[in-house]
Amino acid sequence: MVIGSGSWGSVAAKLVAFNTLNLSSFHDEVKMWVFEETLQSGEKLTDAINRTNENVKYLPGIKLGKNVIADPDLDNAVEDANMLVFVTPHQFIDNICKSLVGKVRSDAEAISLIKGMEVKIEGPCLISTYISEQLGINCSVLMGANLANEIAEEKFSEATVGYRNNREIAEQWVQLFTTPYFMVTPVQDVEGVELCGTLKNVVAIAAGFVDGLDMGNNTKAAIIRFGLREMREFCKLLFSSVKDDTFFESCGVADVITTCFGGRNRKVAEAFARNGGKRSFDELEAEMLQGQKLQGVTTVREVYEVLRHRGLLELFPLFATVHEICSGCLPPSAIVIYSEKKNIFPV
Ligand SMILES: NC(=O)c1ccc[n+]([C@@H]2O[C@H](COP(=O)([O-])OP(=O)(O)OC[C@H]3O[C@@H](n4cnc5c(N)ncnc54)[C@H](O)[C@@H]3O)[C@@H](O)[C@H]2O)c1
Ligand SMILES: O=P(O)(O)OC[C@H](O)CO
Repeated sequence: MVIGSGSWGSVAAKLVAFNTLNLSSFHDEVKMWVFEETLQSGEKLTDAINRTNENVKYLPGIKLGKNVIADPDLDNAVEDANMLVFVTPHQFIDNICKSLVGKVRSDAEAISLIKGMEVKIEGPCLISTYISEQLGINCSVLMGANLANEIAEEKFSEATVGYRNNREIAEQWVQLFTTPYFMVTPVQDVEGVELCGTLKNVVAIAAGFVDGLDMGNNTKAAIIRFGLREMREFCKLLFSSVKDDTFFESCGVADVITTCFGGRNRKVAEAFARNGGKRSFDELEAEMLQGQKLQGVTTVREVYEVLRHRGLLELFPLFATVHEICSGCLPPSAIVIYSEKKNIFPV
């Protein structure tokens, strides 16, 4: 079952539904939990999805597969499920997990497609770890260069499954998500894969600022390179086990590229910079994304907190500057001044 029904959540349900119909090792039906809302027409979103087989709000025009059943009742949706796909904006995972405690099967396996992290008083916590700890089940991750609308139209792309130590489980997830237009590779580096997916949203915001300032492609390429370098350092700071090779998988460099050119974080950050930082991200998000949620602004605040707490802000000038711009302490043009401080890590 799929927990979440935004644009990526709906595409995830479509991918999984294609495979559960075609592979005898899975049950046909895919339940998709919907955070219920009432559409302008007065109809409930869940009813509209089940009537049209489309997520008319978050992924209009795309048939999900007849075996996808939308359900607004989370407890009901998880009942008996042994494979749980978590794909909500990361700011909602806390409440969702809390309401699921004691309600999922003890032998269930989870996978998180959520790009973000939790920061608690005791330090940063990956979403997969949070799900595992709250629900007492194993949790893998799936990340990659995956703009939902392109995969919805069945344009070829790749993704990376990050797993801890059970290769068999990773293979099951690969089977469940792979289609002729979606190629999935397993990598035994859950922290590296998940942190790549999380941190690339910060780089996307920096890229959006550069676009909003009409700085051009060379500047954006420089920002991407600095961003990747800070991503790698931050990953290794939190988990020394993170592998360099992970950055060359879809979850690494490929996701940074796609998100810096085609993602929502980039798009809204461009508008923020064009407005000279005078309109807030919240306001622009509500106006431009019609209910879809940005992850990058929250993530960079969380990253900033981790670095400030450890006295390491100086070593991460791109991440620090992005947060200071987002929070109104610096103007968008500061993203360029940042480049003067760039040679922090040995190349
Ligand atoms: N959209 C993409 O292209 C894409 C691709 C890869 C990964 N992701 C990641 O997938 C995750 C989910 O993103 P998405 O694009 O599917 O969502 P979205 O931004 O398209 O939609 C927002 C979703 O949040 C739900 N919501 C609103 N308030 C809520 C609440 N209080 N509690 C629970 N849910 C609530 C809405 O109903 C909607 O389903 C994010 O972490 C995102 O970074 C997205
Ligand atoms: O639209 P964004 O910025 O949330 O990015 C979407 C995906 O994460 C790209 O892989």
